[in-house]
Amino acid sequence: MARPRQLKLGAFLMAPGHHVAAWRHPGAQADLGADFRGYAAIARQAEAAKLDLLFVDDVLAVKDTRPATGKRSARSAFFEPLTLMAGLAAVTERIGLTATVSTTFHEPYNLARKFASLDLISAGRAAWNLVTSNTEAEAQNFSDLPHLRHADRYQRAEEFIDVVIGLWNSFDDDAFAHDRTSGVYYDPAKLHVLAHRGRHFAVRGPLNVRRSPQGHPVIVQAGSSEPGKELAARTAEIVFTAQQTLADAQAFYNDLKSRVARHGRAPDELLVMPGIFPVVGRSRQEAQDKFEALQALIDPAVGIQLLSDMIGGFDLSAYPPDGPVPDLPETNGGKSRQHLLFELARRDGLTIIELARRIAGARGHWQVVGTAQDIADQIEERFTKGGADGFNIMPPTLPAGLTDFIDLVLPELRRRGLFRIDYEGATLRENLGLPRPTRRGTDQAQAAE
Ligand SMILES: Cc1cc2nc3c(=O)[nH]c(=O)nc-3n(C[C@H](O)[C@H](O)[C@H](O)COP(=O)(O)O)c2cc1C
Repeated sequence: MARPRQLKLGAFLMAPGHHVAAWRHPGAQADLGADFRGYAAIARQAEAAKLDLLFVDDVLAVKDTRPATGKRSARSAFFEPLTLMAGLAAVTERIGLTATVSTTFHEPYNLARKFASLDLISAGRAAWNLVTSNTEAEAQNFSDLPHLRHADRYQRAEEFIDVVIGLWNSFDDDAFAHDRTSGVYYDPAKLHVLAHRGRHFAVRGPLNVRRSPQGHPVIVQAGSSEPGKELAARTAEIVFTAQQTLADAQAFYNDLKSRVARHGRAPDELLVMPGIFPVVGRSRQEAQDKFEALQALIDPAVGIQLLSDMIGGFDLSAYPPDGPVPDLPETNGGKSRQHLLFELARRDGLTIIELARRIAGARGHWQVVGTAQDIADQIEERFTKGGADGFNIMPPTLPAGLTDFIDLVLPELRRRGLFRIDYEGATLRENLGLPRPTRRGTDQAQAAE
């Protein structure tokens, strides 16, 4: 019998909370970015709540790229995602482990190997959020060349992911015999040489890591530009996205599902999980008070610094904060978020400091402040009206903001039959309802020597 369609929910862990001033709030652990035990406690809490996955983002640089009066948000230093997820694999059993790694600053072979290892270590719970990286600050940590152009980054990523999937398919699932009698450890006919030669990479293979119980890691993408959506439609199984309104969410959802079909894939092979920044109270007033308490902690210079980074790396501190958001050229950064922020400023006639305060928590994602019923109502509407297959929860503070969602909103979603009581399976794919991939990608007929 088909499973009832239920929400897929991830916990987007940005230490010590998504709000730019979270670290100054008593509900946040200010040094979480350097405390594995703090992350482990949060991971176990999320797993006990039966959430689908944990997700950590990544930028290959100190995120606050401009010192602002010596005050910073807490995004200056944080764990490398794959390393963190390998540690969390050892303290959890069922929750998915999603790490962000950039195709622009890695090579396919070692990235395929690390994720395949995480997938085996976690018994089939790994997921890779593929990004191409948006900032010059990152490019400067790898060479003195300028950052690749946006279109070139995605062209490289298209080839990169095909090589990684081809490498993940090096050994067939039943390649290993471990036959002590005959002395045959694995069947060489079930080991495949990739022999990839392309514009960006020449990778012979095979990969020296086996497939996992879920085949290979789940592929996640968060692009929203034309090349970003095409890459996602061809290869991704989860897409993260920032959508302000139900109409925007429906348009993005329909666009992506139609693109998936054009790539010969079934629409339910790709789950659309927009971000939600929930501020939950036992009353609307309590929720509003919680939000205002966070907003009151925003240092204007830090808020404008975050906006500068999000709007494409322009230094808005050079403009009057009470003045309009200036017309700025399209940058080589992420296209869709810059566009979303300009639209928001124009639509609501926001000054620089007003826009900075507006995005200080959710950074352009969907922000909902209210009771558990209010938030569940809005989640249910987007889920049932074709705006999402699930959501990436962005707790304002960690751990308190996640605790609020788990203790207050999840029971309301379960009461409505919208979220699981227990995990359906052992692997991330089983719990997401995604097919276990058979071997695909380029491979050579002959076995490896
Ligand atoms: C939920 C979410 C998480 C993201 N995490 C990262 C990240 O960790 N690192 C990164 O470089 N970009 C991240 N991005 C940015 C995307 O990779 C992408 O660059 C951005 O959405 C703009 O789309 P475009 O690249 O197609 O222009 C994230 C985007 C979203 C919506």
